[in-house]
Amino acid sequence: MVLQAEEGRLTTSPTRVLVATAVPAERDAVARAFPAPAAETALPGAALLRVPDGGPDLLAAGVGPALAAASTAAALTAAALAGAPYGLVVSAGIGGGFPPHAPVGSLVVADAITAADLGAETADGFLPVTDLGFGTVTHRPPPALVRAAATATGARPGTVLTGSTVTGTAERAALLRTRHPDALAEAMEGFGVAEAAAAQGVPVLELRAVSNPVGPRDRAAWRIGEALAALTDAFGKLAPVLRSWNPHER
Ligand SMILES: O=C(O)c1cccc(C(=O)CC[C@H]2O[C@@H](n3cnc4c(=O)[nH]cnc43)[C@H](O)[C@@H]2O)c1
Repeated sequence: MVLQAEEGRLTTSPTRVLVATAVPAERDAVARAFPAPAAETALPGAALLRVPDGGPDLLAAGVGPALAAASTAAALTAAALAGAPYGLVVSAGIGGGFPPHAPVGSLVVADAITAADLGAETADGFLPVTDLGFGTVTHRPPPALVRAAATATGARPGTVLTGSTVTGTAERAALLRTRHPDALAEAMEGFGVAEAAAAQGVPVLELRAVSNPVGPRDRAAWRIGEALAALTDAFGKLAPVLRSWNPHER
């Protein structure tokens, strides 16, 4: 919710929210949480579904951090140039959950969005880019919004890792948890979406519905339908939180 002056009066308007999923199936799962049908709008470099009545704009931003960042940046820039900037970006979709902390079908909301593989491998182990003197490896969503999202949806708050490679072995899963003891989930876009949002000073949230355990590759164990249903349910509960969220409450 944003306070604005209109003809000498102070009025409030809902924060404009952009939800960035990886693929159309995730975007459509979010859209199903809203009663009114969303309408498609083409932008340079991105296509949006607009949920009417102050609902969010939905973007299928692509798989992986690079394409997700590029598409999110295009949508943010288009909105800013049109004079209607977004006040919040939500990275959302399915993800891997670290067992036993985030079981299949459960939800995770990121209190930290961390790039798991952005750095350098050395003889003494992995060094994040920050240790090399560059950039950032973690974005932190507004804590009050994380708490409100967790309360409304039942999502567990914790670190969500972003990687360009899906973990496929127990060894890699254990290594990631050793490096990131608060990690609950892994996905491929959150950090890219967060980098695009941070570049324009827009806060970010990440919500994942767990479709598979992080660990040995086992495609038969994926529960994509269950995770997409959990995503729809979560956005039904999250919508009023987003509508009433005050960006100054950090
Ligand atoms: O082929 C495989 O074994 C495999 C296992 C898990 C996920 C994939 C994907 O290609 C999914 C990519 C897509 O879904 C998100 N996602 C879902 N589960 C995970 C995961 O365990 N680790 C990372 N990403 C995951 C991801 O954000 C992508 O959008 C293939």
